[in-house]
Amino acid sequence: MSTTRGLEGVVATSSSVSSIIDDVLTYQGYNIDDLAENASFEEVIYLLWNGRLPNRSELDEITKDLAANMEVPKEIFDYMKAYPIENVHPMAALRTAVSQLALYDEQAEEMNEEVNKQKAVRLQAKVPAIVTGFSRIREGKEPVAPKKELSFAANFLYMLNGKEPDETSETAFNKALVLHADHELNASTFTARVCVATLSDIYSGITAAIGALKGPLHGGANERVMATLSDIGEVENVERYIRKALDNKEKIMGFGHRVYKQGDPRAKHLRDMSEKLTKITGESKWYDMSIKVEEMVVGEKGLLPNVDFYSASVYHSLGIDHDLFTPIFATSRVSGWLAHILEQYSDNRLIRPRAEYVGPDKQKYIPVDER
Ligand SMILES: CC(=O)SCCNC(=O)CCNC(=O)[C@H](O)C(C)(C)COP(=O)(O)OP(=O)(O)OC[C@H]1O[C@@H](n2cnc3c(N)ncnc32)[C@H](O)[C@@H]1OP(=O)(O)O
Ligand SMILES: O=C([O-])CC(=O)C(=O)O
Repeated sequence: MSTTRGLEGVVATSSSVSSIIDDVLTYQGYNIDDLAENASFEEVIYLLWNGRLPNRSELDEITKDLAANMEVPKEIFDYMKAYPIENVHPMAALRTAVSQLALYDEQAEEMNEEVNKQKAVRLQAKVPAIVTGFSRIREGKEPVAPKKELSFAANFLYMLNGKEPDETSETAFNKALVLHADHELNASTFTARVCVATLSDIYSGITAAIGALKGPLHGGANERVMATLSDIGEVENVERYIRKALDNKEKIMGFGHRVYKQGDPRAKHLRDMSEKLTKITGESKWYDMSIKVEEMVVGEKGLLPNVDFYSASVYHSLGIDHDLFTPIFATSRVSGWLAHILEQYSDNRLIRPRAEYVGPDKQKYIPVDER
């Protein structure tokens, strides 16, 4: 038996949800650049789950369904109020609350295609309400109920801030959601598929995926990018800071990717958004620092920015707390996880690879008092 560390390059399943071929990302065959410029997040959700873009009435229906299902059982917010809140990372709160959602869904254990699709709508709709509700509760405020007439992107910002976003913020946030929605067999999606391939339920699959996304080598990197930029502080400190980090063999968060070698196609959209938004807020130093970090990391290591790098200054410019960056990633990526879970159920086989044994051999049991 031979192993491939980290399963690099191993093709572990087939999927029609999204593809990365020659560094080009597509969702169901649509180039990410095209979707980022033109699509609403609701259209992308429909696309990922149904394999085609919706017509007008289908789009109206899914938009209405999502907005109508956003409210979260009050008990879940009551639990949050009892958390030792200053020690709780919002990703831990999200992971816990999504698991709890199953307790309040009478169909949690039902397993058929129609019911699974309905549960997918409920989960997709409730994740933003959980993320924003937690954010408000820890500030000593009440969660804000969603408005049925708002888009998914606008509702997130509305539930977070208690006021409707301006058009620029809504458009930027929608684009970020579109860009993060799916990404072939990334670690959290693989986790979700492994979980439900045992024929466990959707809530278990999404809870497991949130746990995988949380780590700093995956979705957790966006929060760390902002920590790096905040540590650097000013453009003139970039060179010294990055050189020292590289000399110490530290990883620069937001750079590198297991699959992309010529660059992540999503990064340019987020870079443009970062430039635009930081100008509007009058804090272009975040963009200027990011550009300088990129120049250095490309120059010194040949590593290119991934989706997490410029999303940090984008979310910061939208006034969002830094530890909510990864939950926002989850708010989008749950659409991809759900698409992959539905695909896995539709043609399921248990996922159970092998391990090459490298431990000791021919051991003999010795009673405890003789050891
Ligand atoms: C949404 C997402 O999940 S995108 C990824 C988000 N994660 C990050 O941004 C964290 C920083 N990046 C990384 O840790 C990596 O590039 C990963 C995890 C994304 C990809 O990892 P892998 O394909 O396993 O590459 P691996 O970690 O083995 O790195 C290969 C080499 O490049 C170096 N390297 C990779 N990324 C970086 C980085 N960001 N900064 C500095 N060096 C790096 C490694 O130190 C290693 O060097 P070595 O061969 O001298 O030991
Ligand atoms: O694909 C990966 O390895 C990481 C990921 O989720 C992404 O880049 O969106």
